[in-house]
Amino acid sequence: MKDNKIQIAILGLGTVGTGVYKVLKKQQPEMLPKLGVEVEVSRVLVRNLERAASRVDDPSILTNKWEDIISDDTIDIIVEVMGGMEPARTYILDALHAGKNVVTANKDLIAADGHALMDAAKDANKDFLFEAAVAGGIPIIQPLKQALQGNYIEEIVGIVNGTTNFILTKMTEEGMEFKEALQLATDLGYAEADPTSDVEGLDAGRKMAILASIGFHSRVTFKDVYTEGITKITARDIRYAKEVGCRIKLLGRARNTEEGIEVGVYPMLIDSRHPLASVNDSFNAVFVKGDAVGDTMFYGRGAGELPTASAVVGDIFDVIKNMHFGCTGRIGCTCYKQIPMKNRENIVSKYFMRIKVEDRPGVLAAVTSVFGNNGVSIEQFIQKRKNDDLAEIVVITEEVKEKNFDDSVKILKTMSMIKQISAIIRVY
Ligand SMILES: NC(=O)C1=CN([C@@H]2O[C@H](COP(=O)(O)OP(=O)(O)OC[C@H]3O[C@@H](n4cnc5c(N)ncnc54)[C@H](OP(=O)(O)O)[C@@H]3O)[C@@H](O)[C@H]2O)C=CC1
Ligand SMILES: N[C@@H](CC=O)C(=O)O
Ligand code: NA
Repeated sequence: MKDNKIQIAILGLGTVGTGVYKVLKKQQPEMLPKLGVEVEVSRVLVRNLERAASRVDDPSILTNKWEDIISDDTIDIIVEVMGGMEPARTYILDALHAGKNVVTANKDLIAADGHALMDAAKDANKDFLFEAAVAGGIPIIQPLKQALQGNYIEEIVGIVNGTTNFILTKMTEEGMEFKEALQLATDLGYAEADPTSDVEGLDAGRKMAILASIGFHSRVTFKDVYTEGITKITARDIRYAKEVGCRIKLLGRARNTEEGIEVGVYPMLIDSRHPLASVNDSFNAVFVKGDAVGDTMFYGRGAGELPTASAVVGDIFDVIKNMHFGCTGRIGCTCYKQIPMKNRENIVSKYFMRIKVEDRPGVLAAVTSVFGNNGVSIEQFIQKRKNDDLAEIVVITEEVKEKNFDDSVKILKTMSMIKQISAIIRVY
């Protein structure tokens, strides 16, 4: 505190940092009546002072030295929005040890090491909040920890990456090329510093690890999550999905089953009538199924400057209220169980598959018998087109164990009549 004002330092002034600065400035007239105290951004850590100068009213608050912030006893709250593992992790731990509260949007760090950071916050009796780390502006972490705590959560499924949802929307609605859509998402500030984490499903995987940990009260880290991205999805897959009444979405799915927890991120066909199918652009949505509440859905902007800042500033205000009532550290780690992860071979999914086969009698029967012999039941078998003595067939299975499906695919790949397996996509 300085001059009776809460002092905030922001680490990083990129998309989110700039948004936080703007939202705090716009909220200035509300601070005193809302929080009972005035709030000031007194320091901003950047790498390049010159580049950041035009983004703040008073460039003298900028510094490129962490020392200037960590040694300043007047700073109450550190807002980490630089991203990445280091030095973010060290700075957060230093800040907590120095008795400062921390708010972050850093899912990479939390999905890998959240437990250690929450323990450090508990030991220091300080707040460590991260609502922006999952699904940007959508309130989902707080609702899971608070309003839904009277439930056993059975399943969490959602679209939790804005960049890939934006890309898939542009490819589906406007026939845009993948690369062009990714560039647009990057220009709009949705993508990560390295967009590979978006398009390969890693960012969504990190968010699902965080949601599963909170929802199921058992620690799930990113390495427990199976991830597939959207780079192999083609315009033809999207068109065929439409023909069977579906859309393709990158879905994160976490289930707490009797055989353990399963968490995965996959592009999936989803029935066009399902509410998640009409979540477009950078919007995210998270479905949470609780034993008492039933189905709930949280919807909003999952990425971008102001939506993400909305979540960060919400956390900052919570910290300030906690400070005011002397109850800092009220919400910490909620993982009090140790549930094993489910063996992947026992995970059950439904599949869509495109195969190019020789166009001659007996081929379809041979394909069907491979599936049959491996315990895979077929829901739909569609012959698409013929050319150059090849036929394309689309297979949609019933729900089957992944191992049974994988075994069938291994055998199909060895058969000379199968010329190409063009796509394998799960169906929600
Ligand atoms: N963008 C979004 O929509 C969302 C992002 N997030 C998360 O928020 C965080 C920030 O993301 P975003 O704002 O998009 O990222 P940006 O790349 O736009 O901004 C990061 C900022 O941090 C600065 N920075 C990085 N490392 C250091 C360092 N060592 N010292 C000082 N400054 C540093 C960068 O400086 P410089 O420019 O000089 O490199 C840059 O200004 C990430 O954890 C991200 O995953 C969460 C939800 C949504
Ligand atoms: N890159 C992320 C940003 C928010 O977490 C996304 O696209 O969702
Ligand atoms: Na959020």
